[in-house]
Amino acid sequence: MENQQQIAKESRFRRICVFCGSSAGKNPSYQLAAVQLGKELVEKHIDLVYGGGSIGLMGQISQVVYDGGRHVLGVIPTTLMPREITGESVGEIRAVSSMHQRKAEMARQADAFIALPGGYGTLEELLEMITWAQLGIHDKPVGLLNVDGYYNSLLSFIDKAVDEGFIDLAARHIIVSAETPCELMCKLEEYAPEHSGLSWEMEQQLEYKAKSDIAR
Ligand SMILES: C/C(=C\CNc1ncnc2c1ncn2[C@@H]1O[C@H](COP(=O)(O)O)[C@@H](O)[C@H]1O)CO
Repeated sequence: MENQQQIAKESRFRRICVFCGSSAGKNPSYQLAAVQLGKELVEKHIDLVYGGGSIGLMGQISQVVYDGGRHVLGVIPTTLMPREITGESVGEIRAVSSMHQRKAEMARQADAFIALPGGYGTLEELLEMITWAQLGIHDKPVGLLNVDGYYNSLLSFIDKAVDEGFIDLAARHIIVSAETPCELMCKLEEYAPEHSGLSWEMEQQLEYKAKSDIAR
């Protein structure tokens, strides 16, 4: 029975990439969600890929996953590496030479993506992963953790874009959203991609040489 419960907890994902604020936000529920999502990853034996650094929600989730004994990979452009910019990171840090390479490396390393509340950086990363899914560059699930309705207006805007004929319904379904980490993880486990029909060489699209690897 105990064994069965353990098997039931196993995830289809080995590594999840989390995009989130380099700030903590004003509502304490954002930090709480970062901590809860971190614990959820640990419980399900999932490693973390993220933007490196210890500031804001990035720092919260990376610390929880690291303390829980899972592997943490921070992918960070060399320009953002000085400690005064990103703080002291935990786990392995992979240095890349540009923001573009960072996203490609994050996408290559992860089996799924989750966005927590954040600002421009988080939005840009989230929308690019959705766009790549729409184009069929990857077919990895993309989750949105809509903590306390933080992303309600974004979701409404996307629904308007569907109504106005700029986003088709299949592409709308790429975004998997939920209000709690537990609910979101369940939905992501069940997500089945709808293929675009285009054929890309994933490795060609996402390939480049990381400038250097710094293991800690
Ligand atoms: C420029 C300053 C801080 C930037 N520090 C960052 N360190 C690491 N990763 C970052 C940083 N800023 C953005 N990112 C990436 O974007 C997402 C967070 O951006 P947001 O605008 O805060 O939402 C995050 O997922 C990172 O990958 C000091 O002024």
